[in-house]
Amino acid sequence: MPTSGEQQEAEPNHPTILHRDGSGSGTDAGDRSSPARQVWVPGPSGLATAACLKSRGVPSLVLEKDTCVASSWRHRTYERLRLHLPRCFCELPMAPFPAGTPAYPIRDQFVAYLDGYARAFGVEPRLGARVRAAAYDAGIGFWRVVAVDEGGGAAAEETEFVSRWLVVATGENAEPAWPEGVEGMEGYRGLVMHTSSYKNGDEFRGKNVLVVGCGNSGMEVSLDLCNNGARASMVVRDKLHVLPREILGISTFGLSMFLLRWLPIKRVDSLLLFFSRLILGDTEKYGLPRPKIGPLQMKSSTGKTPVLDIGALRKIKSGEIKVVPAINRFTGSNGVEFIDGHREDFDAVIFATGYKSNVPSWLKEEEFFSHVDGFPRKPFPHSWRGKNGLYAAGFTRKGLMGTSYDALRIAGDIADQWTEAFASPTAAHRSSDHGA
Ligand SMILES: Cc1cc2nc3c(=O)[nH]c(=O)nc-3n(C[C@H](O)[C@H](O)[C@H](O)COP(=O)(O)OP(=O)(O)OC[C@H]3O[C@@H](n4cnc5c(N)ncnc54)[C@H](O)[C@@H]3O)c2cc1C
Ligand SMILES: NC(=O)C1=CN([C@@H]2O[C@H](COP(=O)(O)OP(=O)(O)OC[C@H]3O[C@@H](n4cnc5c(N)ncnc54)[C@H](OP(=O)(O)O)[C@@H]3O)[C@@H](O)[C@H]2O)C=CC1
Ligand SMILES: O=C(O)C(=O)Cc1c[nH]c2ccccc12
Repeated sequence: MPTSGEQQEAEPNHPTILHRDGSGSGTDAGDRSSPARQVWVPGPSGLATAACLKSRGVPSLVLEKDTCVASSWRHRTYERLRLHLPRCFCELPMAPFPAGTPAYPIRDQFVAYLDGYARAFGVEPRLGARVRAAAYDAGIGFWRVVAVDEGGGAAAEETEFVSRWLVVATGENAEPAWPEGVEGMEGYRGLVMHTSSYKNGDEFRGKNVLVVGCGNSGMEVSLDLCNNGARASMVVRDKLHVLPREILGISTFGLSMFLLRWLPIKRVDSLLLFFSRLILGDTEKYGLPRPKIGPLQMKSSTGKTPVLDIGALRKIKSGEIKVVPAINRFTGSNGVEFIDGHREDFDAVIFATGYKSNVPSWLKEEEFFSHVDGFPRKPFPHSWRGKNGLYAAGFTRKGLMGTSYDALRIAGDIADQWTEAFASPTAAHRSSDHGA
């Protein structure tokens, strides 16, 4: 490894790497006539993009802040999680799930699939490299990406990567979202956690637990708590769509995709709601009123994912999961007061309040990515490509299917530029300077 403050020799299959110490004494890439030309990427979206690039003959470097691939799935999901879409909608490009994988893979199977994917395509991310900043340097026409090496050493070293293309694949769910400014929360003495840290119900057995939020995480964690002997109350502060995971033996998601080929989204929504009512009954009766706008229209216009029910609704109907309204304030050391005035003590509060993108915290660019929500400003199918070699993989609000779409398009687009660049005599000359 190069020492701090020194410039590393450009390697063949890597972007130009400039090391610098914490004081920021980075070397100036402008001094080099380097044609540094690769991409930077990290989870399923980063792996898929890197694999697609490789299959097109384009090398890349993947930066990952954690110490393993698929870290969101390994570390920020609960033990009994299953994919809620059938496996055919969760496959990454060029790699079907192994034979024998169930229709809805469990978490460990998905993690093993991602590990195998990285191995099969030879994607070896630089682990423990947290991107702190990235900005386009118009003077040299390259992206400068600064990563903190979080290898555990006392003094964190910074490395600057210079690359022609930058693929942002840090995910729609990069950071837990917590509600702000809830009165009295600082005085609460029970256990407080976010669903991203929830592993199983062991520590909650016999406890009174408040789950705040009723998306797929809130529903599934409430169900898991219930199945493990805890008493769960779930905050529902707004209208929501709950759909059965399957309709007439077909996955609701698969059926929706099929119907959307023939029918407008409004008609598909009407059909979904018709079948949901038949299968689940009137959810409003159980404190879960439906929005006026249909589930797929809602997903496409706001990004809000409908709940695909895997059993929580039955527990809500039976009263084992109690539906409660929004929190007004925390009171005393364990109390919570709700907006309807009722008050109750809880041993623990689990926030199932969703996630947010972390892009605004490190990407110095505001034309393509919004600094408000950290998503590309333009929705799918225009969310994958920005200017100056900037790309976004996995920001379509369409789950892993969106990831595959992005990875293929991005790799195709970069591969075309790559081929063009290296087909020209000047580029070939420059590339031989750097051993490519
Ligand atoms: C609980 C849960 C279940 C889901 N189930 C499904 C499902 O069944 N089907 C489906 O299609 N979709 C599902 N999704 C949605 C989505 O497909 C997944 O979140 C998927 O993991 C997204 O992949 P990603 O690579 O875009 O993001 P992530 O998996 O979050 O990967 C992003 C990676 O970037 C790293 N990173 C972040 N910031 C930095 C930084 N600054 N520097 C370096 N590295 C960084 C992270 O450590 C992480 O490893 C689910 C989401 C959640 C939260
Ligand atoms: N098995 C699987 O595959 C699973 C998949 N997922 C996926 O992971 C992603 C994230 O899901 P999830 O973690 O549920 O996040 P979501 O963003 O989907 O849901 C967050 C929930 O929290 C509520 N909320 C937010 N702030 C507050 C507040 N201050 N008070 C009360 N309620 C609040 C929201 O309500 P409101 O609508 O009123 O804002 C919403 O119900 C989704 O795409 C989901 O589909 C999640 C779990 C399991
Ligand atoms: O799990 C997710 O968050 C997804 O984004 C998958 C998904 C995309 N579109 C949907 C419509 C209904 C249910 C899940 C999804």
